[in-house]
Amino acid sequence: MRVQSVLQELKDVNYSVISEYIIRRISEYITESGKNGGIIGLSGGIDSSVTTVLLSKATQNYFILLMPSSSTPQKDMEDAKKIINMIGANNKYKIINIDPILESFKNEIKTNDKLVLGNIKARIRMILLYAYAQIMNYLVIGTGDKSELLLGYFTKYGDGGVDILPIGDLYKTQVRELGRYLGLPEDIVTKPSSPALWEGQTAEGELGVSYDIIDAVLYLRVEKMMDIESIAKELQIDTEIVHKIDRMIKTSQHKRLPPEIFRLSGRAINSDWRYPREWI
Ligand SMILES: Nc1ncnc2c1ncn2[C@@H]1O[C@H](COP(=O)(O)OP(=O)(O)OC[C@H]2O[C@@H]([n+]3cccc(C(=O)O)c3)[C@H](O)[C@@H]2O)[C@@H](O)[C@H]1O
Ligand SMILES: Nc1ncnc2c1ncn2[C@@H]1O[C@H](COP(=O)(O)OP(=O)(O)OP(=O)(O)O)[C@@H](O)[C@H]1O
Ligand SMILES: [Mg+2]
Repeated sequence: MRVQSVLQELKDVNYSVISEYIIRRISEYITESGKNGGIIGLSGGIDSSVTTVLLSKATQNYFILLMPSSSTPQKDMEDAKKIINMIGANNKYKIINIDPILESFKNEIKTNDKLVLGNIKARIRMILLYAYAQIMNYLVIGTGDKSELLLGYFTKYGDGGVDILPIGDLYKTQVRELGRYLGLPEDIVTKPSSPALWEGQTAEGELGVSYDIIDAVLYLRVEKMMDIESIAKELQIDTEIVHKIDRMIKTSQHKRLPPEIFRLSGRAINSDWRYPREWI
């Protein structure tokens, strides 16, 4: 059970310190940005449930959007409501069914490709969050975790289009533990991760690897900087699985960076450029 012992190492962090830190940083970031609070999309999955609870502890000024579509399981809506009850947010949320919006896109984009339509759903949610953020003078609080960010397992400018990523440095395994620490219902903590972009979609089904293996591989590759062969040996898994995960990290780099600017001058405004200190 090498995978389990690596995961144990990964889980073994101080969730009290981590949650206090994230709560403080959300609060500071909102203040420093000159905004009044944060808006978040709550699906009833572990990532948005944990982030919503942390947001509610960081500020009184938050608002939650539930944006179901025909592929949203009823259980997810019920779980989202459980979180809303748990944090006492009964007057701080709104339900928007995104199916009619999707239909209007379908009139223009004639396809039945579930990935294309699923990514449109994620981008519709992003547009709604930004509209409400601007109306309320709030920031859009992202829910991506480190596993998804490394794999590129998110829609570019969809659920990836956010202002801050409070749990972005925690692996999915750690987010579940943090959820447990925060007192989330156990069925939300252990629920299989799913984008629910189409009926029956699960993250593990689409990725073809379990999150236990994904997190163990990511941890050894990214934190421990181990080579592919050694990881396969250490975890007693097929080398091809490690290669696959490694390829996902590599090919999704573009999703984690601002768009490349082709450099024509010494001062291209790329990701290294900063507002000059001498101007401050
Ligand atoms: N090298 C490169 N440099 C710059 N841009 C590049 C590029 N390669 C592709 N691109 C662009 O990126 C696009 C592909 O990216 P994207 O549109 O995101 O699409 P894609 O990565 O194909 O799909 C999104 C994936 O994330 C999953 N997802 C989505 C939403 C939520 C969750 C979740 O966990 O909740 C998961 C979803 O199930 C699917 O597997 C291409 O169409 C192209 O425009
Ligand atoms: N039905 C929905 N209503 C509101 N927001 C949604 C909905 N579906 C997805 N989102 C937003 O998109 C994000 C990405 O979805 P994702 O499935 O990765 O997260 P999750 O459901 O919170 O956790 P998990 O990855 O374990 O399923 C969500 O965290 C949430 O912010
Ligand atoms: Mg989900």
